[in-house]
Amino acid sequence: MSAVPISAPAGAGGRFITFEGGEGVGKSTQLRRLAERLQAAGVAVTVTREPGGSPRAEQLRAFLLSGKAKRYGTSAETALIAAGRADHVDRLIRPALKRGDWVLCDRFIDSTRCYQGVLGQAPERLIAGLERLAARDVMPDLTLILDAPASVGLGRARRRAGLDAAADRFESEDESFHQRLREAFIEIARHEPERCLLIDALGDADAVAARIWDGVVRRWPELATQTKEAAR
Ligand SMILES: Nc1ncnc2c1ncn2[C@@H]1O[C@H](COP(=O)(O)OP(=O)(O)O)[C@@H](O)[C@H]1O
Ligand SMILES: Cc1cn([C@H]2C[C@H](O)[C@@H](COP(=O)(O)OP(=O)(O)O)O2)c(=O)[nH]c1=O
Repeated sequence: MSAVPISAPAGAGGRFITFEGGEGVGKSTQLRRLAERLQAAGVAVTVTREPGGSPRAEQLRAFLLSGKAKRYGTSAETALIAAGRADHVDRLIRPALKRGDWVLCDRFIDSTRCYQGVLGQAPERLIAGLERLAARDVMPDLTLILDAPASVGLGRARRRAGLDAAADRFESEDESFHQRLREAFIEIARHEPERCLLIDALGDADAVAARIWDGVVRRWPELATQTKEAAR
């Protein structure tokens, strides 16, 4: 399969698409599906994730996901996420976009806005300032916000982890946290309709992938022709 970047305005490089939403809603699954579909259309794709994505940022990921970063307070945790993001953007995302790749990233700035900002109550100025510092000119062209009731994402995440319904990481008293998280993501989609697309994440993975592909092709109609040409 050839990996020729599809037409983009001269000098514009690739496209940057981020996947956002609550835990277990299907982001990683859908990111893989979209990557396959874009590759079938002859697009060069780089897939990545946050926290992490570059070797240095992956080291910070382990610390962040262990929960140890939280002990330093939400502001410090946010600063650490931003440090990882700056490295990820400089070493992986921006160079890939410059090559003309389409970069698909599992979580990015909106996760920080929701988890550390809305839920962690880190000051808005801190969130916004660190976002500009870390991402700079690299803002998503499109953000797919996968949306489903908290119980659905938690159920999927539990099954993925092989845990039963009473297992601890996703215990039921956390459900209000996940509900507020869902609302925070919906709010971002409402405020930034040019960048964000709210995707109904209910139904099987094929149905969700079809909704995402519809949205992506609406944004970049040339992909439809490109797919047909690549299949010939
Ligand atoms: N549409 C879907 N319906 C049912 N299960 C799904 C669906 N999409 C993903 N899954 C499963 O749910 C679990 C969580 O999906 P994943 O893509 O890892 O979510 P996330 O990246 O949002 O945490 C995985 O076991 C995955 O196979
Ligand atoms: C990118 C990012 C992630 N996170 C959190 C969200 C998730 O709980 C965790 C990433 O874990 P991960 O396992 O990648 O996510 P998921 O459960 O959706 O598959 O990090 C933040 O708190 N802030 C951020 O800026």
